[in-house]
Amino acid sequence: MKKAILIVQCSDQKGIVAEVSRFLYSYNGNILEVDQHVDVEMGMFFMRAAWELDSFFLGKDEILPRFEEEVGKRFKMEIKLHFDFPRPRMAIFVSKLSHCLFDILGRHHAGQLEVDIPVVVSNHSDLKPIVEAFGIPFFIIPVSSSNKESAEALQLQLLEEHRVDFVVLARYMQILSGDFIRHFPNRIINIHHSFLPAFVGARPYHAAFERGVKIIGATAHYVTEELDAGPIIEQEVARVRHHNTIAELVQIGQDVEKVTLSKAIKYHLDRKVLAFRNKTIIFY
Ligand SMILES: Nc1nc2c(c(=O)[nH]1)N[C@@H](CN(C=O)c1ccc(C(=O)N[C@@H](CCC(=O)O)C(=O)O)cc1)CN2
Repeated sequence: MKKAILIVQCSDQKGIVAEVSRFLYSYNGNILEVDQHVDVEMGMFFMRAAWELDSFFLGKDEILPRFEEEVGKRFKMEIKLHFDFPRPRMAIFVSKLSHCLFDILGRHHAGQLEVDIPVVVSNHSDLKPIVEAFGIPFFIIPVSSSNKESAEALQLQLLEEHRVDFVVLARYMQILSGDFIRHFPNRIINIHHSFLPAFVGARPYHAAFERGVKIIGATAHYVTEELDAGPIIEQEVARVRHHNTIAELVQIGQDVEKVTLSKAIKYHLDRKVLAFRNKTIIFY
């Protein structure tokens, strides 16, 4: 079944849900999913609706202009319209750690992620055998402080050639430039191995161990120019004890990273994430 997904935001006012529903019903739309949120403090309304396309009276290209004309203009809406076909194309960036990569590839192999993975990009060769065993092209682009601009140019060229829709940083340990990020606004997902905003930057497990925390966590977020400061998509935590070694903290934490990242990817693929003023609304 083919599905359309509408995400709107506007100033909060009465009648929005009714008018969106009326629009879809008037063109024979069968609503499959609907969720909304009102930020009372900001006076903002947010809504996501998904409906069957098969029997819908409007063609793909007619929906947005017709909705804009009949509903959007009246409420001064910001409108995003998506479809669940063709399958999105996701690139994975890795460095040397394999746990998140293995988890994504395993879930993908098991059919849990409705996405195509045309390419994996790395600044090291370590994970090439793993990726190629899954039949996915692996490109090595070494990155250093002196070649970052040219390396990113090559990365962007690869992503364009492979028609990539979004990028997942699966423990990719290079800071991306603002120019790179501007090619994929709110379309680069990073997994940070701490419960942000605690322990930003490199080596958060070691910082947490030194601090003697009782809970560690992981945070999946959209990447912005400021390090580990982008809109948070998902977070998970796990308890640790005084007797845990740093190696045990890392092992416990890496399991949390995998679950957190895969949930964030799923929300993104389902078009259930709306980033707004550096926070996110995760629709059900
Ligand atoms: N612009 C952004 N780039 C990246 C982000 C981000 O939020 N904004 N997240 C990181 C991931 N990360 C922590 O989760 C992280 C990665 C790398 C570093 C870092 O200091 N890298 C050094 C090089 C280290 C090395 O060569 O091994 C650097 O890039 O100079 C800190 C945090 C991914 N990118």
